Amino acid sequence: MNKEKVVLIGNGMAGIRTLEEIIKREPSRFQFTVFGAEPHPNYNRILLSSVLQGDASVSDIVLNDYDWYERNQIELFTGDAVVRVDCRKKEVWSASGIKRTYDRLIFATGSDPFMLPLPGAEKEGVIAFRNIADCESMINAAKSYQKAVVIGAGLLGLEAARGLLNLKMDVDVIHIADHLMDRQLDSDAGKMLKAELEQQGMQFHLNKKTVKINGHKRVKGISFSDQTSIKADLVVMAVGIRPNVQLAKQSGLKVNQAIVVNDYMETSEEDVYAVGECAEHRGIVYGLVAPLYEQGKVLAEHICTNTSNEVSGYKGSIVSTKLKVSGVNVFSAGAFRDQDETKSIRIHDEFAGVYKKLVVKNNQVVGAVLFGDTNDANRILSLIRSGEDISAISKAALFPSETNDSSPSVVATMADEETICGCNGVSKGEIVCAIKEQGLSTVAEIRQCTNASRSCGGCKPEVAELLALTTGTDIMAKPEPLCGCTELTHEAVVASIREMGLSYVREVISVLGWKSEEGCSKCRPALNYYLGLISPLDYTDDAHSRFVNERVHANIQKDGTFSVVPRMYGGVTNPEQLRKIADVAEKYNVPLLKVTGGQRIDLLGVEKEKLPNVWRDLGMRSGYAYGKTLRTVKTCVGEDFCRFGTQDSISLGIEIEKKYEGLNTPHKVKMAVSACPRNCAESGIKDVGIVGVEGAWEIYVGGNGGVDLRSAELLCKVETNEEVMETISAFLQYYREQATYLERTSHWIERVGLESIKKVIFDDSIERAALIERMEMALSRHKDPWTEIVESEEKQNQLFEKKKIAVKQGGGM
Ligand SMILES: Cc1cc2nc3c(=O)[nH]c(=O)nc-3n(C[C@H](O)[C@H](O)[C@H](O)COP(=O)(O)OP(=O)(O)OC[C@H]3O[C@@H](n4cnc5c(N)ncnc54)[C@H](O)[C@@H]3O)c2cc1C
Ligand SMILES: NC(=O)c1ccc[n+]([C@@H]2O[C@H](COP(=O)([O-])OP(=O)(O)OC[C@H]3O[C@@H](n4cnc5c(N)ncnc54)[C@H](O)[C@@H]3O)[C@@H](O)[C@H]2O)c1
Ligand code: SF4
Ligand code: FES
Repeated sequence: MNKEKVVLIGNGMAGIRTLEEIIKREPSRFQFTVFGAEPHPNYNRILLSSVLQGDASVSDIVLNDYDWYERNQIELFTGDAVVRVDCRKKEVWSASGIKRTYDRLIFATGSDPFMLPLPGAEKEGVIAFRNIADCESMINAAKSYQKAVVIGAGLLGLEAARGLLNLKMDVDVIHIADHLMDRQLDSDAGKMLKAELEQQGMQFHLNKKTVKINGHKRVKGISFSDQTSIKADLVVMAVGIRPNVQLAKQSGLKVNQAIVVNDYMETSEEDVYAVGECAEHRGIVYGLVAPLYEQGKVLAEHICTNTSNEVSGYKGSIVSTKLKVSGVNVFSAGAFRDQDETKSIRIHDEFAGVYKKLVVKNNQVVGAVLFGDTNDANRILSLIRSGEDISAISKAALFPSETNDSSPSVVATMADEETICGCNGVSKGEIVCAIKEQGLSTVAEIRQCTNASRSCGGCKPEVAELLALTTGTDIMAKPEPLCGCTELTHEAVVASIREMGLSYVREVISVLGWKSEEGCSKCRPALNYYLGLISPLDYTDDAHSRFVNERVHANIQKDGTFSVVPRMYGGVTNPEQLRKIADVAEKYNVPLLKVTGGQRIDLLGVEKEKLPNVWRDLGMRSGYAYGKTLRTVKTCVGEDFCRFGTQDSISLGIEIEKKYEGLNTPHKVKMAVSACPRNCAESGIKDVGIVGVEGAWEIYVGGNGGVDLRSAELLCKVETNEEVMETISAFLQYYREQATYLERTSHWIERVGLESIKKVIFDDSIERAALIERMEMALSRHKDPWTEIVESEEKQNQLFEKKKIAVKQGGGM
């Protein structure tokens, strides 16, 4: 039977949540196609603030990785916006010319940041804060510039300002109103917030209207209507958002401020729906995820049930917000402004820095502002939502955290129907039920099962507390399981594989009772690694359990093309290799040739289907620039050419690279050999770094030159190249066997301590010999992947032919 075709325009938070909700109800009824204008899989936009503030990396905030799309047979086009829709013919076209027909079409195009139309707004260094690219621009600007100006002291502007402070910039915040967060706070709370943020280092300019951006090519400053001006090397505009409705308008949909929808998210056109920030429901456009997720749920139910009678429909939401700046507790909900017909209950303790206000209308709480202590936020939100008559409720019961000294646990006193996770609308009762019925024992499992804590993450402490209360355990003491599919830790899984002689990924999943039959993108690569480690001679690598880069043996780039990095042992090349590379670059129109930090040449921008031919023409071995394996062995010129060299670093580097290339390791491994302590090959920041000293080699381990910069530690000093090779074998094999999958040597050494490693690889000669033997066994299986692929038509068809269901563009897993 032909599946119903659902096309989604917008690969963002609301759209993809809607697909998740549909798949939960009807896993195989629909064939989905997703177009996303951004070159990324679906990510958590909310946590861009955490990325900017240095608390998360871009890869941490991916909500659905490429494997999720593949697993659910979702055709994904990233970096490819839909530019035309014909609602009559039920067709959509993308910018790159792709056409799809649909049975149902969902608009989830979100919003664009509002850029003040000021003279000079087009200058370099004037940006918004909406996506990964903006976040990266700010992080890069902070490396070269000092003075940042944020225009707009709303939620976004203040979170951006905190991030820029963390990036060590001087931050001025320009605000048009007389108090901060005027759309969320009253003036008392706004003033308290200002004082707190000034203490953190922000400088505020209130009641200021920006009229001009100054500078030539790049911004140099901004001028105000009162004839004053300030300097700026970077200007971030955070003055609100505008629904992205251009395409909808062109397609003939009814649009006011946003795409007009009814209670079932139906637009004015048949079988066309809208969710998220691009939708206007009963005259309201929302800009926070909680209402958007509610809309997604309603739309999923509507699409799955086919009849509106069975679905209650979306009735609108009462929104609440919290500012995500550490050290500041601010909460705002509902109609928080004082009106003629409202009265308020306030607590204002200037000594303690606490302010609480409940706005009451007809004996019902309709809005609230909390500053300094937001413990009562969930309770107050429940009161607003339920519309309960509060005339009989005492003040103590309205603000329990004010009076209840003996029971600090707000979570314990919450009623079951009260919401713990505002973003995802998950109540205390639902979480308790999931913990009990499904035997959940970590916050990660609760997140996977209920979505609680999956968005802003602000409710994590409450979820953790509720877990502890429900299970009666100290969850902090409980070791983290391998992933949400199991309660077993990495160590327990490895022990079971060994004891039970398990030999392939599906067998582990089934025998060890995984909660998901398929496993997930976290456990499958780990199991594949552990199985290969335990049975190096018998195990057949499971390509489907590898990250996308390792599966296609190339590094996927931001624009969906791939990079090709051939091996150059020890960073040494010759005219023949260079000629081949040049010929290939010309023949395939490679847009960029780049010398890498690992001393080899990167051919960037190669299309996926061209990869086998490129490698065939190169005839060189894979540089594994994409794998959890040995990447490079960087070398300095050494004794033959350098007047300081005391050793032959190049020969040793080449010998090491030839021996360990292709070895599967828990994470990538980088090495270097320098022929004297001047360390030109940067041996001090490598996983294994060798340094020549008079008549000997020093071996350093656990260095890292990336985000977590760490100096390598001295492991030992040896005299001969043979001893270097033996020591590397013992060290690397011990790392392979003891570290958990995706643990770098630096983190592993920090966790277990270098002395404990030395004890095994130096003090226990039997264990050292056994480690070296097991390393030899593992190395004996290695074959160059590209040599195999160019010889096998079947592999080429499997991996590189243009497929209908394909991840079209984007980077990483
Ligand atoms: C830094 C930051 C922090 C935030 N913090 C919070 C918070 O703490 N709490 C909260 O509730 N909310 C927060 N938000 C708001 C929240 O992220 C948004 O409300 C939410 O992401 C909106 O979801 P959406 O799917 O409607 O839009 P989006 O997530 O913006 O997704 C829309 C997607 O559609 C794509 N698109 C647009 N047009 C086309 C086209 N023609 N073809 C294909 N694709 C297209 C866009 O590129 C975009 O990727 C924050 C936002 C930002 C920027
Ligand atoms: N923690 C959170 O919940 C969070 C965090 C970030 C973003 N967001 C969401 O992202 C969206 C964008 O956030 P936002 O802060 O840009 O929107 P916003 O509308 O909440 O705030 C914009 C602020 O800019 C001010 N402003 C307007 N024009 C100005 C001007 N010319 N000069 C100086 N100030 C001016 C306004 O007074 C307002 O306070 C919103 O939907 C917001 O809810 C939420
Ligand atoms: S590390 Fe020493 S030997 Fe090697 S290039 Fe630098 S100075 Fe010369
Ligand atoms: S409150 Fe935002 S994730 Fe739970």
